[in-house]
Amino acid sequence: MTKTPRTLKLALRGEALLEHPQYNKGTAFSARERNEFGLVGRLPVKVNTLDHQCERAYQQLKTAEKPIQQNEFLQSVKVQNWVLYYSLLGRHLRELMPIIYTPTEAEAIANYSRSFRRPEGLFLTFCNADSMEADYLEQTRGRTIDLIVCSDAEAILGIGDQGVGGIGISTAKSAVYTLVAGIDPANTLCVVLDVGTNNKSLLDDPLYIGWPHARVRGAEYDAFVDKFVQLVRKHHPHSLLHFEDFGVDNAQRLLELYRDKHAVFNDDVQGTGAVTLATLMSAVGVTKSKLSDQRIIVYGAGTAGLGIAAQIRDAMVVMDGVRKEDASGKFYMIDKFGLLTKGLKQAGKTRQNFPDDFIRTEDDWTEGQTSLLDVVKRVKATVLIGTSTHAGAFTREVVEAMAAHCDRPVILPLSNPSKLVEVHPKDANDWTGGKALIATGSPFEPVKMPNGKKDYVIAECNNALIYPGLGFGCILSKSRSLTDTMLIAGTRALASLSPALKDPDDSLLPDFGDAPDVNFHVAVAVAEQAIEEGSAGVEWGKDEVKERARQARWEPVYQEYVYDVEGLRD
Ligand SMILES: NC(=O)c1ccc[n+]([C@@H]2O[C@H](COP(=O)([O-])OP(=O)(O)OC[C@H]3O[C@@H](n4cnc5c(N)ncnc54)[C@H](O)[C@@H]3O)[C@@H](O)[C@H]2O)c1
Ligand SMILES: O=C(O)C[C@H](O)C(=O)O
Ligand SMILES: [Mn+2]
Repeated sequence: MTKTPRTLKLALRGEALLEHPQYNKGTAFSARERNEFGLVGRLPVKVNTLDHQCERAYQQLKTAEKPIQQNEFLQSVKVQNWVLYYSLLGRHLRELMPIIYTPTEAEAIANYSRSFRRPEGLFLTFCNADSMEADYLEQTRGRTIDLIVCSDAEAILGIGDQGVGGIGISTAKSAVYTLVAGIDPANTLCVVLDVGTNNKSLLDDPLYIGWPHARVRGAEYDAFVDKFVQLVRKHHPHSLLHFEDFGVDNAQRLLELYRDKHAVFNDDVQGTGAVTLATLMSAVGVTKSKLSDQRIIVYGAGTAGLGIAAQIRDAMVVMDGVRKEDASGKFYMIDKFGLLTKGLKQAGKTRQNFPDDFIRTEDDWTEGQTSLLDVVKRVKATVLIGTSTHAGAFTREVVEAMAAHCDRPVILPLSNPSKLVEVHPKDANDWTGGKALIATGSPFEPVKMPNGKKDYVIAECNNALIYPGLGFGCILSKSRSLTDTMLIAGTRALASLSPALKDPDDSLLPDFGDAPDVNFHVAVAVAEQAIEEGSAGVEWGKDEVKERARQARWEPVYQEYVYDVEGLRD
């Protein structure tokens, strides 16, 4: 898939060129380029290849012991030289994804104000709302923008409100788009909407660099978000707008508000729903059952939990032909006060906007008997999904109860980062004698199986295995919206690549090391569906999708530069 490097006309010279991560090549500038761009005396004499540069950077990386130190090192490479950064990561994808993304990025975000060195991305702050358009244009003028990743940082992974540090989730998600789907980093914009924070330790920290103010809520918040979305629509009407880690009261609401007006994607709702559906499709392939045969407990009925339930429910309707009400009846949603029942709702202990579809209506759920263990035992659940941030919630008793009535219980502790996992996969495996089909949200090592069977590879059911492909498919086909049918097409493509389809003892999902190939398939499926259903905004047909996708992928290779005063300037 490698493309021939192009020659680029550049007007940047000397220091400005070395300081520009998009164009900087460091020691890889050729002798001719050094002459032409005023770099001869600015660099040591030896010209390196990208291979040599990657080798040097990898060795430097390995001198850092802790993942967070490696994360900081890689961030410094990123702000110096994009080609080196993405090339290095691509060569060690499996090893380095957990360093630049979940779980290590959570630590980097929590420490953002203390470890701050150099800004990356667009900071739109409530107190500067008046200059929002000017600030937006300052960073985007003259650029092609295909993708905008934005967070208001209220619910960063499972670690809650992180204020301005939330820029780190936008930049990490966008780096994964580039690494895995080949979205050109020059065509992406990473945004944090800094509307204050309710995180007391940040507010109390004199080194906190975000807006030191309580979170803005209500009409003022809505107006601020709307101002931003309208800017996106006005200046980049064909971009994909990716929402990440918004709070539970806003995530679904904003998605519904804007999805008919622009290509909007909420990763925690839709990306998580899609990857979890693919995992479950793979699991029911192993157990030779149907989605609609399952009785599913979702523990943690927030943004992700509800997104997952809705996605799987809709798939039951489409794939198994069951009625929507019957499919909804397969779910048991549990939150802090226990199972979500009519009684709980009447007592005002469910979220106000929680949909009735997933509230149990049976009369005989008595208070005090709706804990996770009670529900597992009573309904004989076959699938247990964790999106609660409640570490260790799937106790031995719960896991054993799952295995007591079910030959191959599906256990998906999806909370991130690793320390918040509802059950360690090794325990889930041991406590069920190797019967459980397991996937987690963060990466874990394979687990030992009884009777000398080969180790069981724990699938990483993280939305990063699918969102880059969903987004790329949408961008490639210039779709005006990312429709449910496009999401389903991408999900089917992922599910079809499950290793467990060929070998039931293998992992439920492809390995993250294969994420680029996997996401290519996902993107192609999404774009084909967009064209077929008329959502696409391109002139070409389905038969061209694969080749167009290949051509559109950005790859980390150096281009040759020639100096031209009329050429690209910063
Ligand atoms: N694997 C993935 O791809 C993926 C994707 C999105 C979110 N997540 C993870 O899922 C978790 C939740 O994320 P979210 O965005 O849905 O957050 P959220 O705040 O919207 O939802 C969490 C829900 O869990 C409930 N909860 C908290 N403590 C509980 C307890 N002790 N018992 C029962 N319920 C409890 C909360 O009341 C809330 O409704 C996070 O850890 C996040 O990292 C994983
Ligand atoms: O960021 C991740 O690793 C997945 C997900 O979007 C989350 O919020 O946990
Ligand atoms: Mn998220």
